[in-house]
Amino acid sequence: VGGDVTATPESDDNEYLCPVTIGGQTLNLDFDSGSSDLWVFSTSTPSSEQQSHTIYNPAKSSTFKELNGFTWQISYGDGSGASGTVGTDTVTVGGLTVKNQAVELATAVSSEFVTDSANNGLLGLAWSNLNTVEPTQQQTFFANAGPQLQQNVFTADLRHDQPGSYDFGFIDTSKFQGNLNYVPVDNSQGFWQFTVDGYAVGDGATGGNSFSAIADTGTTLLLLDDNIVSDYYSQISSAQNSNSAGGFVFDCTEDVPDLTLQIGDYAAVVPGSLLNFSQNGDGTCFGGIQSDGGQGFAILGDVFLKAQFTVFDQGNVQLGFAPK
Ligand SMILES: N[C@H]1[C@H](O)[C@@H](Sc2ccccc2)[C@@H]2OC[C@H]1O2
Repeated sequence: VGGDVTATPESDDNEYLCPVTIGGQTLNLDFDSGSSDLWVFSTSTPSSEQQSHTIYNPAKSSTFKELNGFTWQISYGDGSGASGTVGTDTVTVGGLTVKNQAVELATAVSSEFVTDSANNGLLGLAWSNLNTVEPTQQQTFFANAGPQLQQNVFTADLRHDQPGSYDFGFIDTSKFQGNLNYVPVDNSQGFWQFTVDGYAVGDGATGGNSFSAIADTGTTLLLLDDNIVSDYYSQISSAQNSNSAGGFVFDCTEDVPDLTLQIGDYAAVVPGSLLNFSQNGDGTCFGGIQSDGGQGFAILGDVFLKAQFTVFDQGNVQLGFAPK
């Protein structure tokens, strides 16, 4: 048994949304390998915050069960957050069904979610030790699905400005070139965390110290250590760190170099075309590489994941990468 679901980019590839059916009701959710709560806008969300969102109504689901007294509260890396109550229901993603999946109903969401009308909640795909439900931590959809999967994996094939896909339970070899390159994962902090062994800017030599990184489908950009960020932008003459833009920008006419991350024997190339992320509207462009804020590990978000086919291997606690 497996599942294949389309991942559709919002404008500027800011996030990727996938249809999820909960108790017979379908909502578009943001699949997030950087967190472990499945939460939705619902009839419990204040009407002032519901705005034009699609909401889940547990009263209309014949399979919904309240987990009485259970609560959740989550804060995300970008400062956003949400909280609420908990129940269980039957959840289907791309034909793969999990019964009695914890579904977290938002009774409060931060402004970032209120104004993001296409995003009706998150489906967490990190490790279940990050789940925030109290008094009893809940399992992710992927953890619950694991035993019924042919292979205990999910794969991400995100694309620039066009639909991609997440597959659960199988590896579609038509979606990548060559062989998969596997790297061990340290899941002790609940993330898909691994070691990057060096980097290269453009066709420069590979160097730098090894560093820790997480694969995060819910982060838009490629967030790296400040030293690497400075090294990269030193190759773009007009680059500057703009407070008003919120990060490094450069003239849109510039030739933007590739970035290669050395992961074991695998040279993961992120093409310059993906590193010229978006237009600011004043002739400058916003870079796909930005600072990780010094939090001790790099965040390889969608800008990186668009350039790779990625296998999140829950069974062997490893990540696999291949070019597309
Ligand atoms: N793992 C990521 C998560 O999915 C998003 S939550 C989110 C917030 C607003 C809009 C859309 C999604 C947030 O940014 C980085 C990190 O936290």
